[in-house]
Amino acid sequence: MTVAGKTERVLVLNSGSSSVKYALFIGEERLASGIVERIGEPGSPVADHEAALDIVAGELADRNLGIDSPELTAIGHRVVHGGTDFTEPTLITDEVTAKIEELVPLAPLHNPGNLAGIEVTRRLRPDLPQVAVFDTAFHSTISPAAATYAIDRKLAERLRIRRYGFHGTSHAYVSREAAALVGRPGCNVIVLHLGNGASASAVSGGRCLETSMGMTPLEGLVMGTRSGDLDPGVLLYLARTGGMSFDEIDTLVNRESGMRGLCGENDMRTVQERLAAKDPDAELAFSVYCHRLRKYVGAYYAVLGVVDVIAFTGGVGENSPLVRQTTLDGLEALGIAVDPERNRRGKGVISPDGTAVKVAVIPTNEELEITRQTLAILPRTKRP
Ligand SMILES: Nc1ncnc2c1ncn2[C@@H]1O[C@H](COP(=O)(O)OP(=O)(O)O)[C@@H](O)[C@H]1O
Ligand SMILES: CC(=O)OP(=O)(O)O
Ligand SMILES: [Mg+2]
Repeated sequence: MTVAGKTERVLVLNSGSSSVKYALFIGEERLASGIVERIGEPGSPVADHEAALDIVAGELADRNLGIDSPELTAIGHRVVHGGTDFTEPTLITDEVTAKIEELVPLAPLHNPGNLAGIEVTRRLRPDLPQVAVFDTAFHSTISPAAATYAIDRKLAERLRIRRYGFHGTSHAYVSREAAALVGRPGCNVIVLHLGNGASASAVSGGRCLETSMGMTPLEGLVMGTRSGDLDPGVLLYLARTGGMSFDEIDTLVNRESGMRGLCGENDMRTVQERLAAKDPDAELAFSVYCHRLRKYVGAYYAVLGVVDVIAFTGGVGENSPLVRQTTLDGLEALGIAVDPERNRRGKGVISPDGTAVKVAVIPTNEELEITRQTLAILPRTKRP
């Protein structure tokens, strides 16, 4: 990608709850990337996001690709919660950061880290355009029927309680790749983004119709440390009868639940090793994980009416043949099947030839998508 004959260089920062991922692109080519993990965890040498960003800046400088480089065109930031204010990539100003700050209560694990990244790079490079790309943006097209919780409407409006959805840059990128795979931009896709956080989406002709995360990134699928769907009555019971405080319940459902809560382990690789040794806790955890996922596949089949592609992505989706096989087992009557050999290879189409639904493994690339969206708004903004 060039503007005025110059190849664009974009630095992408993906600050998460406990990690910072970065990538430097020249056009669409990834020049360098890395990750700083375990921020703020006990015993970790990385105390907070500022410390993590220092490490990122150091790693880039070591490769002569420093944040101070005059060749840098822009910096793109992943921001998890954009509320209803932000449905497009947005040039960052003081007003924009103030609004992202206002949204912290809706994504307490994520937005503070995103803001820390923005503050550091704006201080270092006040001359550069910096763009926020929101996880929620791709899901802003879901209908009121899908976005509305069945609670008092006035209260919900006052407190901005509705379903927003997350991992939007991944769902956008992967659903577009899925459409390219079948050569039909108008097709219907179910995307299963299975990382540490996990979410599903139903996409028709590039428009998102449904997604499994809600007001916060806690609803939906079973995740590494998050419960996903839970009867809201459980939370009331924990407070009233279990004697737990709100903070304790928050920690329980966000950090001590999901796979970790069920079997003490949030890394799917280790869960699978324990499965092979017939560990009963790992067996239950794995079956709960795949059962929940299967329920969402069925639900989104009904939302879409016709499904052309089911796309697996994220660390688990891209690397676990066992999750893919177990989740979709026995769905031949719906036109869904997994070819064992293709599934083991785990690249591109993994369904047998001739089935109605193509099942595919499509690696996500949130950083490339953020680069594209960052560059897409630059011509409309004032450049240095
Ligand atoms: N070979 C593998 N088999 C099963 N799971 C894997 C494999 N490789 C990575 N994973 C899982 O991917 C998850 C991390 O996914 P990733 O998309 O990188 O997460 P995030 O971006 O949310 O931090 C971990 O739970 C890890 O166990
Ligand atoms: C929104 C969300 O859950 O993100 P992550 O998977 O990076 O935690
Ligand atoms: Mg991720």
